[in-house]
Amino acid sequence: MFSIDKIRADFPILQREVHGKKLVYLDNGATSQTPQVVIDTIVDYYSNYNANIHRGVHTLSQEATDKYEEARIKIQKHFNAKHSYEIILTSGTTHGVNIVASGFASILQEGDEIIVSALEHHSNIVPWQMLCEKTGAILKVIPMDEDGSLRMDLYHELLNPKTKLVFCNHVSNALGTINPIKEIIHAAHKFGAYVLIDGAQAVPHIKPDVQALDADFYVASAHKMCGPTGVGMLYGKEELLQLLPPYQGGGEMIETVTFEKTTYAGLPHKFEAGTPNICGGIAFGVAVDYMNSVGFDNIEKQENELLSYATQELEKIDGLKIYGTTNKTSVISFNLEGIHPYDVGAILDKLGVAVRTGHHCAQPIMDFYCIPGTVRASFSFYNTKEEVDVLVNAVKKAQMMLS
Ligand SMILES: Cc1ncc(COP(=O)(O)O)c(CNc2co[nH]c2=O)c1O
Repeated sequence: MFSIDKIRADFPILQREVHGKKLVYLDNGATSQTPQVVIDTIVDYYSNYNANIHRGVHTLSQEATDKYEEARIKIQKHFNAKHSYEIILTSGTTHGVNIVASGFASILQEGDEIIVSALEHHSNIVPWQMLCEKTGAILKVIPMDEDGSLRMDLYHELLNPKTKLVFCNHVSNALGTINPIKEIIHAAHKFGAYVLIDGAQAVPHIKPDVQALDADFYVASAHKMCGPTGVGMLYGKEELLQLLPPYQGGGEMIETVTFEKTTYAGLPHKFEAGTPNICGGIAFGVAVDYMNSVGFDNIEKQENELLSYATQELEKIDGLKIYGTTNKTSVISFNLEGIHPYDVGAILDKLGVAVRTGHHCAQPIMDFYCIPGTVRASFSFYNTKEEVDVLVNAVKKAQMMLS
């Protein structure tokens, strides 16, 4: 049974006040909050079994190794990967994208084509631009539409035998748009192109099944789904991860090292050079358990109720424009006519409401709408309708003060 009071009691930070006002945290698209069970896991690790992993002969190292590899299996099962070694633990989404982009630098040829969507976060644009500069590959863009959806008709026209890679986010961080990634993947595979899906904004709301999607690569960050910062995952089909060269050289990623030649470790350690974020990985596994204990059906129901209520109430405000009105997760990007989003965000902060303002590392989207940025309210399952009312009243107050 979903009890919002019980859920909110899991998050100590939600008791906070800012500027003497009760915190209303609506910046979940930037990072989600952390439940007590994840906090306790971090304290427990550093209090009781902090040790380096994989090669220690002593008890603490074995305990830490077991917990770390258990977390990998939890993540594998959550995303329904066929093998645990198809889950590379990274420092986050950006790291995962760069592992794949760097790997294809030795594979792409001049004139090959890469397709990205107009809705991407900079971390799923810049690495591919860097890859094109290195290889002479050509970057193509799936245009977006006024409602924040992708022009799928034009996507199908862009695909051709030269298309080698397609990159798209599962959910847009700036607008909340849920992209038709199954169609995107299926169409790309018809031309033999590989697809990387950026799941950073999907994983708080959706439980992706990478085998059902037939995604070649899928990346996400733990801090978007109640986990700690500095840890994330890259899923890759075994045969593709085998194809890519290591991303970084160092300890952990080797079999044997001589000055004449080094042989590399197998999966997943080939891509996990150096001491990993051991505690973060273990806590990521606990966050996965927590999200599943809440239940993604409950999460979807609660967040959709908040989204429709907030949309209904915000739309009553004259001079307020919402960007992104297509099928989306619980994100509302908006502006008040004649008022800079930063100024709105600053006033909301003074009133206890935490939102994000600016281009959200998605400048091409802002260019499309010819705006400097937006105010983005992003809701999570632990937010309430009462908090939506506080947001709406704060927006009205900001409009009055700034007009
Ligand atoms: C779609 C998307 N991709 C990649 C990233 C990068 O994730 P990281 O590697 O964990 O930093 C983000 C972070 N998005 C945001 C971070 O702050 N506000 C945001 O909207 C994102 O929303």
